[in-house]
Amino acid sequence: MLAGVPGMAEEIQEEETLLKSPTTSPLTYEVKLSPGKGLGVFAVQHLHRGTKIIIEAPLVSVPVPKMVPGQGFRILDMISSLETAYEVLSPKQQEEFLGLHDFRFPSEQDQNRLLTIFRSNAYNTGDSKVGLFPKIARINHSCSPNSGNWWSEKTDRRVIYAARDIEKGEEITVSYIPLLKTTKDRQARLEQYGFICDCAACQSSESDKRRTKIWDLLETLELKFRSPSKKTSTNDKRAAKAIHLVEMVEDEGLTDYLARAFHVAAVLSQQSGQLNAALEWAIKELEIHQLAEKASDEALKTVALIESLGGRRRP
Ligand SMILES: C[S@@+](CC[C@H](N)C(=O)[O-])C[C@H]1O[C@@H](n2cnc3c(N)ncnc32)[C@H](O)[C@@H]1O
Repeated sequence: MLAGVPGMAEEIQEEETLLKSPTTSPLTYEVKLSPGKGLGVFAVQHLHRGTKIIIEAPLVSVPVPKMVPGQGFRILDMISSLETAYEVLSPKQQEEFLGLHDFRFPSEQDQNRLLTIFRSNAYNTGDSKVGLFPKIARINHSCSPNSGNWWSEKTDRRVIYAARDIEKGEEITVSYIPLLKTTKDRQARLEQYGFICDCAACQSSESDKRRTKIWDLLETLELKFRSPSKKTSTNDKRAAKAIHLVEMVEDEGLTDYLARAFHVAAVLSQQSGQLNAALEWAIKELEIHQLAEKASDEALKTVALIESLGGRRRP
């Protein structure tokens, strides 16, 4: 599929080289104090949507421990693998590790420091591992983040990219948690980081209602993928609801969920026989995936959808 598109293999190769490069240039960000949040990461110039802000390999990466039924995994089970990973770091890298933010609950004053630092800063590194990225770890959370946060399986790098245009001087934010929850539920998830989020979404009951509606609609419409109705009118209604879903996600500024909403609109438009509309939605979905990585599995699946709809789109 890739070989057939002139120039595409080179573009993908170029991006892989960029993702593997140790720094991002030209300089896009600086680290400085963010009032009430400790350090934060700020744009030093206007960043266009899609700009790769930080590309980073993990300093350490350890396996996720076995799941405990009803509890997920227990962070305490990571102590020995963390200590082993820490010991093989150079003194400079150890210093980098220990310099990261360390949130601990009052009851944890004697807790192993590697563990509490890790819990305060870690991101996943694939499906079965979790890691520390010292540069990315300086990025603070928002429930309406301006940046996307992507693990590239192909290059073993985490990529932070502008999910919308970001003004010079604006703080770069990502989300630490799933965002289609009410403020109360989000705050509960953020407890492990020791702060109460006061972003605009956390101040708005309208936002809570909309996020709950978006979640319900997403779940309901995705369930329809496997069972298109025999009635045209039902399929048409579902396609109309999908467009409403996209509008709500856009109004809420939830860039993390745009690709998913566009995908729902593409599939349900296809099921209602609106192939041109389906193609347009699928192209929008591809554009979002490609902000993170041109030839990610998600992007390639969407290229296949576009082709099945009779479109031609470069992966
Ligand atoms: C991964 S670190 C982020 C960088 C951190 N501010 C620092 O100084 O290194 C996570 C910590 O940053 C702070 N933080 C992140 N987002 C915040 C927010 N929206 N409001 C207040 N504090 C926040 C909390 O202390 C949290 O435990």
